[in-house]
Amino acid sequence: MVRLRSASLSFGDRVLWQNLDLDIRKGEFFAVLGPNGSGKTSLLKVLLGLQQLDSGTATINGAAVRRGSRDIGYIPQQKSFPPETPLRARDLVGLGVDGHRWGLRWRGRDFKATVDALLEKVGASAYADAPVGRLSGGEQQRLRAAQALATNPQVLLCDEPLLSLDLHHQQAVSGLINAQCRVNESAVVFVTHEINPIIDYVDRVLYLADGQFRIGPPHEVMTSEVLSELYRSNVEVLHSKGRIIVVGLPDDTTHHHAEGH
Ligand SMILES: Nc1ncnc2c1ncn2[C@@H]1O[C@H](COP(=O)(O)OP(=O)(O)OP(=O)(O)O)[C@@H](O)[C@H]1O
Repeated sequence: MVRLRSASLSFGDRVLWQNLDLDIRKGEFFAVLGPNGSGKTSLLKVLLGLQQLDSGTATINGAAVRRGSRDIGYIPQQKSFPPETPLRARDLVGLGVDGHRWGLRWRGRDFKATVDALLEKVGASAYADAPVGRLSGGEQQRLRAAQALATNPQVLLCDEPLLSLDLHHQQAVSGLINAQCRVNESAVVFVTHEINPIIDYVDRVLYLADGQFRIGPPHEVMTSEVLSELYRSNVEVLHSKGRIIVVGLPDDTTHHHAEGH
């Protein structure tokens, strides 16, 4: 479904990753972890056709990545809507449902029912008619998740989708993304600083740090040995009640495993 071959990306003399080979299959929940600036968002941008690789190839369903593909759903990293944005919460979700239909608009009872069901799934029914610019960061984020899911995408790219959500809504949104993966067999690429809220869902992890990377199931990648090698420093990974706690990360990495829920 998603394929990278010998993919490399650098900015100036900063190498984000090089010779990255990756296949993400249909129905796979794939997490991308790493400290600030390690290239997680840049990887999503490559898949969105918004960032060119320095070398190598990126394909989705066998075709070169391109902008504006309807096969891809995207939950962007959180940015607030300006207060005066002239959209209600339900309009934003509705754009996901019919944003691709030019001209004739399908806006009957089915449309409303679809939007209402999505709003309900992310716990946004109570503010369905509120202007989006007046909503809190977490409330806006839940709408973005609903909008991306509305398209039933074959590939769902999520950039820190749980940021600023309370625990209850983290569970609701991560559960919905997992359902999209398992029931509709979307390939999910989930960028996060914190693996614990999705630890039960993740099939494989790509861990990026300092121009290096490792790919594998969480129990193979999230180990003291692998992370110490990636960070070139003594890092310890502890397991407690099904959670992973990383201690001893270098001071210059702003990483939050130890603060997980
Ligand atoms: N278009 C660009 N031109 C120059 N540098 C860039 C560009 N895009 C990204 N970078 C740099 O590449 C590095 C990786 O950025 P990226 O946003 O991919 O990191 P990230 O892993 O998503 O970080 P964070 O956890 O902070 O979101 C950063 O140092 C960033 O400044």
